[in-house]
Amino acid sequence: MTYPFLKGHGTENDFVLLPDHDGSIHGDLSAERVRALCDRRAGIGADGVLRVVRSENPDPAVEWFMDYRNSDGSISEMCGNGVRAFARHLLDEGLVDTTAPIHVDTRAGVKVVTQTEDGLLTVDMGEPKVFGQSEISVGAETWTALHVDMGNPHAVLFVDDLADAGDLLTPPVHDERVYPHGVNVEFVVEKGKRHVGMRVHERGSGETRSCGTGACAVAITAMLADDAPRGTTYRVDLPGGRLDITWTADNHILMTGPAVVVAKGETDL
Ligand SMILES: N[C@H](CCC[C@H](N)C(=O)O)C(=O)O
Repeated sequence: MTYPFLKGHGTENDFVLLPDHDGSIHGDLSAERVRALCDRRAGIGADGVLRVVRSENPDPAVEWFMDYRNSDGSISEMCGNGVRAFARHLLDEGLVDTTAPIHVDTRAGVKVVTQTEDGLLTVDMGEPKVFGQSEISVGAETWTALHVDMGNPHAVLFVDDLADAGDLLTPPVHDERVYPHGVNVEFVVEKGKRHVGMRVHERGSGETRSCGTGACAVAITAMLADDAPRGTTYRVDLPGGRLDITWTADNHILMTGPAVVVAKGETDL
């Protein structure tokens, strides 16, 4: 039996989208099916899966739930690039009012998405949580990283050169007392005033070309290091593109960037 899928990405963090509005197609999506869909040789290939399900949220403005899975089949609370790709799909398919903000329900709460005049999407990522520091190691190198939570966990550290992170073919070593459920690790370099570059090793997906929640965690860390005033916007360059992050006076993080759906089809994976 085949079922519909779409392929989309936000700054080359790519996803298989699975329309499953009433939950009758995939039900409790298995980790095995997610791995098969995300396999870049035997499957469609992606960093993760976004299942598109009607939300049970009592707020009538919140119509859709983004069921995000990492490519290894694990579940994560939140996916920033994924929310933009998800909203782009809803807009493309006429599943939401194209003139109003889009409320996407996630495991980390409702995220509100608005369209910019130049065709980008801005996501209100909510309020970040900033904790302490811990050590992250790659091979013989060890750095001190800041713990930032965007609904999912991040460890952010500065390097002189992004190549210092090595090949990132294996997960950086983290302190399991700090991150008992694993962690997304971001490596950051300064590129100019309010301008940084980053690489990321994602929990459950490995190194990806981009990470929206990671870019938010990176911008927050840089803003704190610079003692930047609230309302400041930082540019974050990722291997897959650019995201602009603003920390508002009322402690919300806004992330702005592109999102596209590049293909649709049927699969029996
Ligand atoms: N790529 C996603 C992050 C996925 C986070 C996931 N790897 C986790 O286990 O938290 C983003 O754009 O925010």
